[in-house]
Amino acid sequence: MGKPYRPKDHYFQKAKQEGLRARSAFKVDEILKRFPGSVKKGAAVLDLGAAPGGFLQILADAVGMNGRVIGVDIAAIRPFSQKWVTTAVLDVLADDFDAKLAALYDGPYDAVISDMAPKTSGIKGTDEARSLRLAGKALEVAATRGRPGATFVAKVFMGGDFEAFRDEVRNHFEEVKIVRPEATRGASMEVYVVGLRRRAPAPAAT
Ligand SMILES: C[S@@+](CC[C@H](N)C(=O)[O-])C[C@H]1O[C@@H](n2cnc3c(N)ncnc32)[C@H](O)[C@@H]1O
Repeated sequence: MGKPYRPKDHYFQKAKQEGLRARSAFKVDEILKRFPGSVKKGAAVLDLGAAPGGFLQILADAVGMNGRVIGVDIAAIRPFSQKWVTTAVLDVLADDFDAKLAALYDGPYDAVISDMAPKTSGIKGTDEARSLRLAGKALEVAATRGRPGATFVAKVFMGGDFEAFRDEVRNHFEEVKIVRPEATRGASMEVYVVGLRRRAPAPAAT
């Protein structure tokens, strides 16, 4: 049986003590530590589903002042004091998302990271499908705006078409890993699909 869900658990308290905006900060911190070099100093990183900004705090430190971090969410994100962090209210599923993202920062990105999660309905199949739709959009952004060699990380609820999604990530990245960070709540079905070293796109046929 999984660990019981305790809203004010160890990671919640630890996040509070360390001045982190969300306990999820520990998840991205663990992922970056597991894959050294996945986000380097000076990198340009896109964080999708970034509110309230826990991931952004870790990513801002990881890239440093010569990097860029762009964080977007349908919810507003309290501004960051670090000048290399830009945030905006954007819906990744909106028709004008790509244009609005390009207006914020035209890339290319060294990493595209998504912690997006849908509002859950309680209906397993529906929630899995919604989660995969968000992760699929994140993959599309990584495949179009990621640099060759770039990193991809996306949260997905296990189940449904998860395996098809993982295979799709394999088409674009040399190595694919499935990670369930320590800070993930016991009962949660979420995992992170990590794509390492984006393959260079095939040259267009002439
Ligand atoms: C688990 S939270 C992210 C927490 C964040 N990584 C942090 O560390 O603070 C998931 C986020 O996904 C966002 N989200 C859901 N659907 C979205 C969409 N269509 N476009 C952008 N963000 C979305 C939600 O608003 C929510 O803030």
